[in-house]
Amino acid sequence: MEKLITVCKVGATRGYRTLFYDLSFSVNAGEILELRGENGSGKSTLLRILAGLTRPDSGSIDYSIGDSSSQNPSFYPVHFLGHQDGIKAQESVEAQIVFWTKFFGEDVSKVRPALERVGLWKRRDVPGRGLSAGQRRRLSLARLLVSYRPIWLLDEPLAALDSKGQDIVLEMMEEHTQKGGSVIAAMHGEGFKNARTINICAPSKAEFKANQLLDDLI
Ligand SMILES: Nc1ncnc2c1ncn2[C@@H]1O[C@H](COP(=O)(O)OP(=O)(O)OP(=O)(O)O)[C@@H](O)[C@H]1O
Repeated sequence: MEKLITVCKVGATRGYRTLFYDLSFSVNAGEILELRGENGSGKSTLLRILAGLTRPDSGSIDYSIGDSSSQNPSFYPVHFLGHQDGIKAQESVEAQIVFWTKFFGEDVSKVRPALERVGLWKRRDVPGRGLSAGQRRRLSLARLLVSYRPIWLLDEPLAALDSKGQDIVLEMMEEHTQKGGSVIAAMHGEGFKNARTINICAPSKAEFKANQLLDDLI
């Protein structure tokens, strides 16, 4: 099976805390991977590292497709949806998705189907400040639909959504994985069908020291 991402011995420290260390896994085409762990364990940090927004303190990440270091957004292999949705207060729903569509180098004909899919076409003239938390989430989700990226990095994608909104995400994820894409999602609560799970947790002191000694020897 085709590997889309290979994560090798990745570690992250924030302040004096090691969030995770020596984390290795790979994600195949068509696969959903859930990142689980308690609040503050480092799930969002790992997603941001995978998105190329911050560097790991150790280890490496290899994408087998696209070019994550490219300045050209059309070569970038991932979509990242974080907690902060990047929605502009003054701009209309439609203008914001038109912006992203052009930014990704896609045709604006993709805007209407994407907004219809997330249930926001009828609210296309509403400015960002007039959206509820769930509607803001739906607007962020529309970004996934206007440009194909094989890897979706989603931080709690079901948060703030009503049951209809959650169904839309589940359908989008199913279609995406059927096309050979993959999803890595930070999750609390009920998970996705057929997903693989990785628990993010800090190493014990003994584990950390043993790993460091091994690294020094190699
Ligand atoms: N820029 C930063 N500077 C210092 N500490 C940070 C920074 N970003 C995150 N942290 C700390 O890193 C830890 C992990 O944060 P992160 O947001 O990755 O956790 P999480 O597992 O996603 O949590 P949650 O389940 O609450 O969303 C937290 O203790 C947080 O305070």
